[in-house]
Amino acid sequence: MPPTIVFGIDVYIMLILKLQRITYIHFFGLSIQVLQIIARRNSGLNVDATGKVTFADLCQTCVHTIRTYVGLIGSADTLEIVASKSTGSEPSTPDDNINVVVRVRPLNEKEKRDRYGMILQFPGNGQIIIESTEGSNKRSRNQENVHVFTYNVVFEPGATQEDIVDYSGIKRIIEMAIEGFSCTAFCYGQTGSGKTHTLTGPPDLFLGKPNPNDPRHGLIFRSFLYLFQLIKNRKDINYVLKASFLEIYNERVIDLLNPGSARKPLAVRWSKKSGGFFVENLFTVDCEELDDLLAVLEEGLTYTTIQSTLQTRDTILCYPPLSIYWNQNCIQSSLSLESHSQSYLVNAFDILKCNGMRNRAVGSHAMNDHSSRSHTMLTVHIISEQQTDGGVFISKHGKINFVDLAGSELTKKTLSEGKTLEEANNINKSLMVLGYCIASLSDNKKRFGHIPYRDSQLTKLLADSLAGNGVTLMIACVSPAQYNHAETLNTLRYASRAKRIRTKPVIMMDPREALILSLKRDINALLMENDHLKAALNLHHETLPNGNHQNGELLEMHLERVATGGMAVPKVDLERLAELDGSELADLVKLYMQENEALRQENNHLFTVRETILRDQEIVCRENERLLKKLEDVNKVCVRSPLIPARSAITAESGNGTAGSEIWMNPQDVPIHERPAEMEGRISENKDKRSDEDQRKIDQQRIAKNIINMASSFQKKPDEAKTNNWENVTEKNAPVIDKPNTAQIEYMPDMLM
Ligand SMILES: Nc1ncnc2c1ncn2[C@@H]1O[C@H](COP(=O)(O)OP(=O)(O)OP(=O)(O)O)[C@@H](O)[C@H]1O
Repeated sequence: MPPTIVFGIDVYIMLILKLQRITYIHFFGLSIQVLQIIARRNSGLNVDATGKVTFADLCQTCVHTIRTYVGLIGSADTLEIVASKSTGSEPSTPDDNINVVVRVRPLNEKEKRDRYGMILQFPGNGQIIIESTEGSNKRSRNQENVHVFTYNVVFEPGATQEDIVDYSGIKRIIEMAIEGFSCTAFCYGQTGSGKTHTLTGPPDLFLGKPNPNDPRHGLIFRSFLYLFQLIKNRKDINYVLKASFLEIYNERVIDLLNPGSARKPLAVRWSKKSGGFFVENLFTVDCEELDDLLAVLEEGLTYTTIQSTLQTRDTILCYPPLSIYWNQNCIQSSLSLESHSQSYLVNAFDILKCNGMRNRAVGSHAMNDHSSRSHTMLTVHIISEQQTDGGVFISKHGKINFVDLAGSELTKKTLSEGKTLEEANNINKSLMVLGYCIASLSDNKKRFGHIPYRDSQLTKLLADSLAGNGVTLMIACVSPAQYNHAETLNTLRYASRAKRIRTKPVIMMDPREALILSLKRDINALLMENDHLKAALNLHHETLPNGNHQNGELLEMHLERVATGGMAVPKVDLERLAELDGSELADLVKLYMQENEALRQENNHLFTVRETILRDQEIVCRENERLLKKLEDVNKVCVRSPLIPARSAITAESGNGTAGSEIWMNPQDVPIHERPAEMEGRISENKDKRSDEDQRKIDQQRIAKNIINMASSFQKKPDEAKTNNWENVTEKNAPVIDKPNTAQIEYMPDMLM
């Protein structure tokens, strides 16, 4: 394997060492020879009486090596600020659930030495222009060679760590996390683009006790400070903070605060209750003080280093005359230590527990190696408890995830092979799935279709942030150097797509408390409805002496009224029927039956009256006919008298047809012998016909009787009516007033004949 130089991996040692001797050292563009010299100078490791070497010493040596190197050729601090300090455009608006900002790192020493040009321009207003590689050549620029992207904020190379916190929108996100929202800040970008720098700052920051005023502190540290500042100001709310730290390495979820989980990766499961994915058995640490949170950050990063190194390397370090290597077969918990011809076994957890574990230099040494091969997620859970005006305690469960994604490309420029290639493939796969999810979510047509969150552990854990109830900050880190054009353009496109995603943030509350709140709201609504119903029933003044009345008592009052005064039955809200007990319901049913019966009786009575009226009408009609006939006779007599001139009383062309006659005659009264022949067989006549006089008397008597009957029936009380002609009317035979008996009505004209 030829000496290889890995670019863009910050203070970050990727030592690929063979047993016994240093063969290859890959370190941030430094030549092999220089590193070999440095390593030899610092090879004096302490070996104790038993022949064991403490891991702290070993790490210290590496740190020393790095520091020496950094001292020789410069550090992150000395990186030249290429562009003037600018924080780009306007701060994020509260409407954006996914707030996308871009951070452009400065050209590093190597890039400047190799005279790589800048391909990015910053016209302001959150815009960034990327030229193609040909753009800077003599060939004329055309539209296709230039891409313009717009984001919430663009941080130019001169932007400080403080600018990121002040203008990226992270403060708003922390405030929302405290309010109970699920929030995420994640860094995306190619290897060496400044993700780790943005999130945690340069690796030597945590050497010894970190200085809180160090301007190089990254986003996580500053967010912790802001979080505690906010919490201190809210004395009325009780906050509980818990933190967890995990990494996703080769699609395995490892708890960085619980080394044992390396043996058995944690499962990511779906929770029906919360409607999201969660990591089973993930260790969470209560954090009362800022120091506790910082300890979690430090511990996680440190362990990330070791864990990753142990898993990814057969040999993790080799310093003549000692070498420590990872025994793939037996080690979940041990290291094999070789010193010349001797081998020693060291328990990995002893190593983890030793004092040197908190040595940041060790963490940073391997962290960079790790960070390019795994995704890390530090989560701070913020549980708040507040008493509302109504005295109810409400607790909300917000959280904020800080996600450092692995570099978005590896194989092309790192010449990955073997295990490194496998890691790179896994990283690329998960980032590809993430990219696919982002693309689908940002497409209005696809966003409601299938989103392949389940295709990678990373997307499962980010699902909530991208499409669920969360609020997300994406920091796209890019390099301005010409030779990174393709990766930078890719990252900008990725970020641009993410900007189009819309989520629906909701406050996460304890389900029981949410239920109590909603029940309280229901009770208020019901009380209002109750008042409204009382008003509708005119019962609001019907209070009991003590001012209280209950449903049952109100109902009794209604029943009484109905029984005594025949008042209308109260209208009961169907939805509230369930609130009545059995006896009240029985009373109500009885009440409705009584009302039914009364209505039926009234119905029958009205029907009878109508029948009587029709019969009387018939009698009156007959009487009318008779009178007409009489009038006709009188007219005949008058016509015959020479003294009285004949005058037509009624003109009727349809009279008897006699020419010249102006007297109207009822054709039916024409004597049979005088009737036209066509009437024969169509009219039958009553042969026992009474005399007109007799008939008139009978009719008069009948009319008088009917009138008396009608008058008396209207005076009858309902109770008396029961005993009369319709007392036997039952539900079955009761006539229905809405459907008159048509047979009877049709019969009427026949009676008139
Ligand atoms: N804005 C910046 N200002 C100064 N130095 C920076 C900046 N961004 C990155 N760097 C330096 O660039 C180098 C690479 O950065 P960093 O390690 O953060 O990249 P990364 O994206 O995390 O890479 P990887 O994916 O490989 O972990 C580091 O030395 C870092 O200090």
